[in-house]
Amino acid sequence: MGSTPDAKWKLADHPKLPKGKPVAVVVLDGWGEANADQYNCIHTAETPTMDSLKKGAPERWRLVRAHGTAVGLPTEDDMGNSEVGHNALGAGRIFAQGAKLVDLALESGKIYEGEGFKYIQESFANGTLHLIGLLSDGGVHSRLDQLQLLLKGVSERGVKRVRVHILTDGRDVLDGSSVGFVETLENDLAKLREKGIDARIASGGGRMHVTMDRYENDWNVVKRGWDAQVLGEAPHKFKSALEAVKKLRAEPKANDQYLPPFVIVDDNGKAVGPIVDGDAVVTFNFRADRMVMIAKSLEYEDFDKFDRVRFPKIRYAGMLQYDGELKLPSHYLVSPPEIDRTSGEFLVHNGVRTFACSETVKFGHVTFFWNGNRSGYFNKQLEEYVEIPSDIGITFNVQPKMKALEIAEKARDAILSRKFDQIRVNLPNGDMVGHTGDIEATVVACKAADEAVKMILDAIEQVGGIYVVTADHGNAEDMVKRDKSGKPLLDKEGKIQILTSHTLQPVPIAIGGPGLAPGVRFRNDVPDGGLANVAATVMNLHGFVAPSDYETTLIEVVDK
Ligand SMILES: O=C(O)[C@H](O)COP(=O)(O)O
Ligand SMILES: [Mn+2]
Ligand SMILES: [Mn+2]
Repeated sequence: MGSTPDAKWKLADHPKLPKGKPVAVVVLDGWGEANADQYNCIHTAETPTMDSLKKGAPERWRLVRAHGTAVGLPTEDDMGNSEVGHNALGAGRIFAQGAKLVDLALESGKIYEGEGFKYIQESFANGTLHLIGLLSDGGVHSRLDQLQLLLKGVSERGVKRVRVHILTDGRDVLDGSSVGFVETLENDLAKLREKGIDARIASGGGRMHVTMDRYENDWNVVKRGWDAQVLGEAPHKFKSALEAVKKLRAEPKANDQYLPPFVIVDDNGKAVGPIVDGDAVVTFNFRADRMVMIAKSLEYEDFDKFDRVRFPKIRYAGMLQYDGELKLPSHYLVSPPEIDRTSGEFLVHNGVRTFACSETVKFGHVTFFWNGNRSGYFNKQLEEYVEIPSDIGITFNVQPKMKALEIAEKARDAILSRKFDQIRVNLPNGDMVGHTGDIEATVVACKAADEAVKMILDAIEQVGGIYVVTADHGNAEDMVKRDKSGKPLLDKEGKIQILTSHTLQPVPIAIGGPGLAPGVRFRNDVPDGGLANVAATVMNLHGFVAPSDYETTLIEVVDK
């Protein structure tokens, strides 16, 4: 391990645990613990490796909380998600997250007093305010009630013309729910029109096909959004958004997540809300990952990711600042959580050589989110982040193995190279395939993730290292919407209602490997432990004591 850190970063030595053991930290995305039935794909799938880890309970396997207040979300009804999960895993503390911060800012009215709001307000007299974001009550990227409050707020503060550019969900909420959300929004906008505000939905499209790509996986997604939102051009034109969503959903195999882009046109066929010079734009999602690309396209003068055709002079603000390192966007309505002093930063300053890897769709989870929504390295000499290109233009049920094997191979090679002290990966399968609602494919996905874990654990075995296997939130363990008693709910046609979203379930954490000191076991006095307790645990396994403000470690060392 490297040179002496300066005082601010120096971690105390753990009194009992040694340094220098390679530690593999494996995050299974969307891998919760739930009762066993046919809608639990993890149960159905062959997962011998994960099953064998469970046998280590309670000393080396346990459950941790991954939803609600344990990860900084407003209520216990909020399911976990990758952003808050990886933030908690990496930062070791619970921060009030975007959803909560926006709630507070709206409730207190502070949102209207900040620099970001004053900036966009300058466009209210002569321009249009465009609101772009995910239309649902999923609470993962955005929330409908926040949009409604924002609409009310701007209507009381001088806005004359509003255009909403909607992205339909079906991923954090039930497929088909888009119709109801559009109806609600249309009612709200009609009320604003009664008050003399020219308010309309101007364009739309499914979130996975339009605008909300992440980690630069496929810029075409953002371009389709740009064409509809900014240029007012799309393959589908409708007189109303409700008609658009209903008609497009009626196409074979259509679903909310992948609706094609559409624009709303007037009686002359002219788009009702392209974005033009002098307008203001707010992206109203609070979550960062799927807003960074659109933020770049709206803000950067210098831009070569696709041909924007026009680059209107607008006043643009994000609901939050999405990237703390890039300071993107430069204007925002609510300050993001200040997730500082993350475990990654501490460990690197204490000489821990770090390798992180996933495929594109989850790459930022073990880098950007892990490091507190901060892009880039802390110390290039000590860190290597490897991104395996994801397949593009497919739904992952057609390729459920995704790049699990490739990620595991990279991790294995990194472990065997002995060049790294921490080897951190995210295995996306359970989550990305779980979101498609395809049960059969999700079973294949879970098996592939389990095989990847095995490859990593085998490498750890060879080098005498330690492993920590956990997850960021549930998904694949429950694929059906249930009533309060846990019984699957049926739709009007008597078919089960597939759950494409995450869950409220706890997730497993397992520790082990030949490098684990014999007396290490999970404490039994942290029964409510959550993802934020993992950072201190990992720091201990690297031979350090975590900073005192971190959530407590999950492990203890007993004499053997
Ligand atoms: O963005 C997504 O894909 C979903 O809304 C949430 O999934 P994630 O939190 O696992 O990324
Ligand atoms: Mn996730
Ligand atoms: Mn997910």
